[in-house]
Amino acid sequence: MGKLRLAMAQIDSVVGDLAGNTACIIRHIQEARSLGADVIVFPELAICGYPPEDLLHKPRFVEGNLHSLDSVIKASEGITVIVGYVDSHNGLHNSAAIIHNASLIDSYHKIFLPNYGVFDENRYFLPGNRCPVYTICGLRVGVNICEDIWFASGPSTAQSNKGAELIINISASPYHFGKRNQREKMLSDRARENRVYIAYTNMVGGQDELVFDGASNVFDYTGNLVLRGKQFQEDLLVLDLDIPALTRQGDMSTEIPDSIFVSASGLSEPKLPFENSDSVPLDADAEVYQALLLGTKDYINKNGFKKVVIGLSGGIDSSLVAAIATDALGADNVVGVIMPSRYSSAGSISDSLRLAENLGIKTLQIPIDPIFKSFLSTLSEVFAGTETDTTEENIQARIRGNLLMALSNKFHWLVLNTSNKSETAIGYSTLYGDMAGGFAIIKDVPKVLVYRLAHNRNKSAGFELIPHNVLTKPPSAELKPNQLDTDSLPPYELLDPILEAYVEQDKSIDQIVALGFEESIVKRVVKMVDRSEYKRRQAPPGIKITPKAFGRDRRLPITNRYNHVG
Ligand SMILES: Nc1ncnc2c1ncn2[C@@H]1O[C@H](COP(=O)(O)OP(=O)(O)OC[C@H]2O[C@@H]([n+]3cccc(C(=O)O)c3)[C@H](O)[C@@H]2O)[C@@H](O)[C@H]1O
Ligand SMILES: Nc1ncnc2c1ncn2[C@@H]1O[C@H](COP(=O)(O)OP(=O)(O)OP(=O)(O)O)[C@@H](O)[C@H]1O
Ligand SMILES: NC(=O)CC[C@H](N)C(=O)O
Repeated sequence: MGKLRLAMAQIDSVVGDLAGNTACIIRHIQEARSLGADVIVFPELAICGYPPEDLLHKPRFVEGNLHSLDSVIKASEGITVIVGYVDSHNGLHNSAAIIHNASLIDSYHKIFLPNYGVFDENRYFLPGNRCPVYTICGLRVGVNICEDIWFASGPSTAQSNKGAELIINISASPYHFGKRNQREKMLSDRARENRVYIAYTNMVGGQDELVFDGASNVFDYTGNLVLRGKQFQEDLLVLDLDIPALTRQGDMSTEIPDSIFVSASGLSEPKLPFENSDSVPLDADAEVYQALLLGTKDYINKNGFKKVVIGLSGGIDSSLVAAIATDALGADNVVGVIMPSRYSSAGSISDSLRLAENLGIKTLQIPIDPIFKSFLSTLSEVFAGTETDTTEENIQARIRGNLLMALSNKFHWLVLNTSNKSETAIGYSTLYGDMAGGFAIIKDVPKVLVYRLAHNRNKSAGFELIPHNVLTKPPSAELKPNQLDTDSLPPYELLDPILEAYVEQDKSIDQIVALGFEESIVKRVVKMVDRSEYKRRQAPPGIKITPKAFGRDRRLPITNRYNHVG
């Protein structure tokens, strides 16, 4: 007997980067071996990245992932490795390879395939139907994959009923507001119900709309948290488990059904103590901010960009986007463009300049009035006899979008879009104008939370990094004289909870009214949301931070005669 030293590698696998992910996995195996680990665990689909989506329809991609698995197997001498990959025997399976001493011992197939929200695993995978228990270093171990552990009477229970003392779950569990708490509560329940240790290894990193937050963890059989990994960063956790103390049934010679022998004992060298990272979790808003940083950094870097460009209006949205981009990429990689028009307030320029100075980012000033004049005169004959309306407002937003895209084309700067969730919900933005851009980093952040994040950022800076004026001026598109957002919209404090009820909780108008909101306002908001589906389909992708984000999470028909407003 003795101790099993378990290493949990919370890595950032890049979707499709089979060679890079394999190299990263092998590097971690070598490190774990040098630390005396008996077992090292990697996240779900660590070899190909998660979610690989329709890459899985390409046979060459699946074969490549199997070749990568071979390289991992060869690199696994003297250690047990548990790693996520795609198995292609008898159809595609989301799988965990159980490798020992350079041999593939078994392949566990994920049984519960998530097929809701952002997940559509039924599109690609067949479910598994086996729940074996492995004997590793004399310890009985159940292995399962992400969604498998979310069910009270799922594979974890089957495995502990067969005598498992430790459940190793490999995950790619994306972040949203409150998810870590929900996940840890579930894992604690699962450990306590089954009187089993749980070691949960999560993916970390940004992948398009998703951010995997890491925060891998270990729970003991009473449901107490033993260890938590870093949030929003790669980490290697190392833990010594005392086998005799864990052996609930004592007699390890008892034959159990569906049991697969992996190893009798671990490495025999003496093991130096290992210092794991601090496990204090971030508070809820700080988690959101870190998710936005990581989502931004990874989208920009993984897509081969270095610099970003942002239209700075002196408003709260563009200011927060600039702050996040600067924190994520460094001041040298962020350019702010100030594009005043005849309707811009004086503060629009001075507040933007102050913000840029505080952040240390470069600015360009490109007044748009000459172009706006030219547009108006070009269209004057065609528009003769018509009233001035949103057409002229939108022309200004489109001039700005055009200029930002010109800078993007010329200098290879990615345009960061600044739309928040509230305006994305109701379509309060101009198609091909301020909706332009490559990535919309606060697309899933409701306006009230935009303010909170900005205040928090100032608090952590210890000064008004985002200038006071920006935080206190009433929101305005500044596209016509004296325009305020509240001319067209309910105040955000009222709008945001209605949107949350309608968009995220799918409540009906009656149910929202019953929450205490005025019926006419609720109906107006619902109508605006329904009518702007076409805009959202054309909007850039952005980072999911709420339980239900626009995009993969919420799919509604554009052509839609269902009328629940009238
Ligand atoms: N179902 C459908 N499928 C496809 N396309 C559809 C469509 N319905 C309309 N359209 C098209 O969309 C056009 C209307 O959309 P769009 O051109 O965007 O214009 P629209 O939505 O009419 O106006 C934009 C609104 O956003 C406000 N805004 C703009 C910019 C910034 C801010 C801010 O505060 O940040 C606010 C602005 O004040 C105005 O109220 C129609 O002319 C039509 O071509
Ligand atoms: N004068 C301007 N100079 C540069 N960019 C601008 C200007 N006006 C608008 N934009 C761009 O268009 C986006 C949308 O404008 P909008 O006024 O809604 O945003 P905001 O000023 O950041 O926030 P708020 O809605 O709180 O005013 C801005 O975030 C900015 O990227
Ligand atoms: N990859 C998965 O199976 C993820 C599903 C799971 N419920 C989660 O988000 O954590």
